Amino acid sequence: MNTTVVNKVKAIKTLNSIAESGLKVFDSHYTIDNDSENPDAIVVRSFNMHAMEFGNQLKAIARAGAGVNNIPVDKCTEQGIVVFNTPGANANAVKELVLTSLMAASRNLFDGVSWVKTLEGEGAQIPKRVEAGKKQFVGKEIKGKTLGVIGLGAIGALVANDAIELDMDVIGFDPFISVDIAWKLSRKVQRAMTMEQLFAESDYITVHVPLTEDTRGMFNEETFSLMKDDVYILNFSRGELVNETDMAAVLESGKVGKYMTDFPNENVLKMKNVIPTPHLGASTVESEENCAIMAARQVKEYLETGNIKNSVNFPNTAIPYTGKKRVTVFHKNIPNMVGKITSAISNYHLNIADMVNRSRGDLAYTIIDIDNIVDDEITLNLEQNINQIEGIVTVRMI
Ligand SMILES: NC(=O)c1ccc[n+]([C@@H]2O[C@H](COP(=O)([O-])OP(=O)(O)OC[C@H]3O[C@@H](n4cnc5c(N)ncnc54)[C@H](O)[C@@H]3O)[C@@H](O)[C@H]2O)c1
Ligand SMILES: O=C(O)[C@H](O)COP(=O)(O)O
Repeated sequence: MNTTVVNKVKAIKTLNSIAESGLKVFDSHYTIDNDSENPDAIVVRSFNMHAMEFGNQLKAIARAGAGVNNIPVDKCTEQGIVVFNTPGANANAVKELVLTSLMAASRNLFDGVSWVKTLEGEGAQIPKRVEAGKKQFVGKEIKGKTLGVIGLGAIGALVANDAIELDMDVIGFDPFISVDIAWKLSRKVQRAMTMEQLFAESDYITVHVPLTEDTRGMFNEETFSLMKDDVYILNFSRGELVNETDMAAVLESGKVGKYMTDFPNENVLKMKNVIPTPHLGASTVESEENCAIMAARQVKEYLETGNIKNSVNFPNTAIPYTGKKRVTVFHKNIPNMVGKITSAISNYHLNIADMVNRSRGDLAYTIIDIDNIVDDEITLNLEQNINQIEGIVTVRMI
């Protein structure tokens, strides 16, 4: 490990409450400084970062969670800031809440509990009132019903597999499903060839896709019209996946029987038959710890070695730190960049011990380990020389 790196205390800023076990990953070479104007890295949950300006020291943002729609990812990419998330770290927590909500809504549990509480003060009459009143809350069983799962990623796949265990028929739609997830998915999960097919066949629909320009408003007047009457919809992904005006209308007409959403707002709370939860999907002790530890480890690894794991905007790139000095370079994905960087290094008669280059879209990332001891003056000069090459975004000497 390079000494100049570990000797400089790095500032980590948090924008939400981050589990202590995650913050402990940052050892004495780091300081958690939430007042810092120019931190080395930021750890965040749902805080909306779109209006933020970033200091010139900022190298990484880690989302302790899945969704990154609260982070200006394109702006970060332009500025050479790596954005990480923690894939799968909160998936079990969300799955458990989805299945809880599915069953609780089917059995009218929320309405039933609220009604029973209104009986307080009726003393000995309560048991009689309960027996007479329970008919208002007759529910339906999920066994044998069809659950449509849109998005078979970390969360959707867990929901699909467990719903099979609960004796539901499950149909899934995900045109971009990963090979890893496909291996883990129960063979009983049927594949919908189109979203329209899933809409037509499902008694319950649960959505587990990221919010992007492609998925925004995917639940709308047109798609509702393809669904069965009295379908129940669960949205533990993002509120903006649903057109709220259209949802209010189909809840009013009864086309949609119930809408369970983790993303309440003024419009949502006015809807009939809505079951709003306060963005609780990832809020378990276990999930908060998983996400915080994973986020912190990824940031630490990146700051100390330049290795990138689980980035949403840069290519995943990692090699063991084998040399005596490491050069990491973000650059445009154009011909001869690696050649120009290695020539700059060989101009100082330095020998390359190992290197890796990965690209993602228009950008690429190169890590080069140098086999020689490089003094501070050469380090600075080499950094400046590489920075002057056309197409370079950022350079770090570690
Ligand atoms: N309520 C909460 O607290 C909570 C917690 C975690 C995640 N989330 C939300 O859930 C989303 C999913 O989380 P995840 O961990 O499963 O993410 P993931 O990346 O593992 O899975 C997302 C899946 O959606 C698929 N997909 C993308 N576009 C699609 C489309 N148009 N149609 C069908 N499938 C599509 C992808 O191929 C991927 O398999 C997150 O992006 C986040 O917005 C909410
Ligand atoms: O995308 C996510 O991971 C969830 O929405 C969780 O958000 P939270 O970390 O703010 O609970």
